Amino acid sequence: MQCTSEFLTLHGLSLEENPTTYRTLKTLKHISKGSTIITSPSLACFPIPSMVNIRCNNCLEIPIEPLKTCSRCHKTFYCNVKCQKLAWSAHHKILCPIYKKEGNKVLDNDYMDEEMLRRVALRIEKYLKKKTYYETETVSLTGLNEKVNCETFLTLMSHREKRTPEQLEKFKAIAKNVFSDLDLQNITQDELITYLCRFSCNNFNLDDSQLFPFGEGTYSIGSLINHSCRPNAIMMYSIGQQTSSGLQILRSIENIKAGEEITISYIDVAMSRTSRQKLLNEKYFFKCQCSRCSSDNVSIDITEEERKVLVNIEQLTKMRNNEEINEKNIKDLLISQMQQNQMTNDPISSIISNIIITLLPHLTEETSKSDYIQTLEVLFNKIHTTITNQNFFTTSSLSSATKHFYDRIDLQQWRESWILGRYILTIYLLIYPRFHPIIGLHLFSLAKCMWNDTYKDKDKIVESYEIIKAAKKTLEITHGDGFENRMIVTQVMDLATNMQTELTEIERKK
Ligand SMILES: C[S@@+](CC[C@H](N)C(=O)[O-])C[C@H]1O[C@@H](n2cnc3c(N)ncnc32)[C@H](O)[C@@H]1O
Repeated sequence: MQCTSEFLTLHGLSLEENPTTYRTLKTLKHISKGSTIITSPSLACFPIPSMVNIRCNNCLEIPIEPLKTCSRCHKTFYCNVKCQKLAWSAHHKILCPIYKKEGNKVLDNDYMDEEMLRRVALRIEKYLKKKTYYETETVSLTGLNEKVNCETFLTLMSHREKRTPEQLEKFKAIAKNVFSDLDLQNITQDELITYLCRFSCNNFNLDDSQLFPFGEGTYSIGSLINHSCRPNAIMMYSIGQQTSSGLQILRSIENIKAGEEITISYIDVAMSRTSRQKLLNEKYFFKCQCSRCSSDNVSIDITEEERKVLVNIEQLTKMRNNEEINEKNIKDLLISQMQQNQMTNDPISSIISNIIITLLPHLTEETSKSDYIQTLEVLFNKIHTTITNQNFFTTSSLSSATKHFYDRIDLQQWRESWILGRYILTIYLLIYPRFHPIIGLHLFSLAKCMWNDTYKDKDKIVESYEIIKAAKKTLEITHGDGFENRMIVTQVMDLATNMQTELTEIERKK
């Protein structure tokens, strides 16, 4: 663990032992929101089954030219000869005959485990063979060298002793296969079982800049970060030959004080407390005691206002048997009100407008966390006092509203899409952390819908400009690093400039 600690210190981070979490990653210096805290290359990463013939097996990029397949096994695809050569020397030379022998194997979860095990085992084996050479290497600030990457992996938690006999049997079978396929001299078959246990509670799903999953990766440094349902950081990815394949980027979404722990969320924070706790216990073997999970418990070290807000967020994420707001009528309710021109008098519509108008300045301006919490508290009070059907603002209607939103976009029905989009935005703003990629991306889509609506009135033009400004600020924080991510920020900036020009023109004509 010594080289891991040395490497982290070089980045202003410290790994401390902790009786509950085993280890805790803290920052030694103040980190402003929207900073890249650390970047690290994977130990192994590759496309998920649905992306195997869409993304390059080496750099994970979607190339402009069609992918080229390996002429021997016909199982792996590359964007060019350079990527093919890199993959060949890293692992494909050994794996190619195995793929050939396997024939048409089903690409399922077990396959993903097996593939990850082969690649990680080959990498660790190579490292262990040359360990004496690596011993002399100093830990560098610029790159996560092989020693830190491999040594850190060997210290990761596996929770092997807590696994069910069925799961261990499955892992045993995979380890047996991999051990017989690879000529390993420095890793035992039993150690391979521990590797598989590590994967299941440490590995990452890689999402693209639009948050669509495309790959899976083993990241030793990223695996040192603990979970919170109200996290202060997120993981983003940068792919392509110019970076190392599947570079993981840890970004801060809050200002983090020196000495504070850095946390990410392992799961979708829009899930109910019961679902979150079940998932965290089953996959990661712990009971979450973050500020959200303990919000009913007054002893936790948060302000009274914050506690009230967290209790409210919990209520909104509780799964409810939502008879009134079901699949069909969420769309009907919102759109028919609009068509009958009742929007302005309706309490739900006015709350939607109120939430958007009140919270957007907290995204675009440098307001403090306590100001933001106070605003949220006022909004929750308003919802409780003015709306009889509070179910309207829970996550239970979110998936059907989102489906209708994208259906309307496909049909280019811009007015209907922005009505649904504004409703979805209110729920996101109430539930997700203030600067979250899902909020940034949704603000961008919503601004485009509003802008495309040719019959929009002046108020909507002004509102769409406020929304694009909030999208820009949020995405600069979440998507500020990595080529693909930065491309989204540039698109948002272009739209914001166009909007500003048109607004100036409207003002001039007045
Ligand atoms: C990806 S690892 C995180 C780093 C880990 N603490 C370590 O020292 O290697 C995930 C494991 O860390 C522990 N963990 C993560 N977040 C936790 C939390 N909020 N409370 C308690 N344990 C946590 C759990 O044992 C979980 O299976």
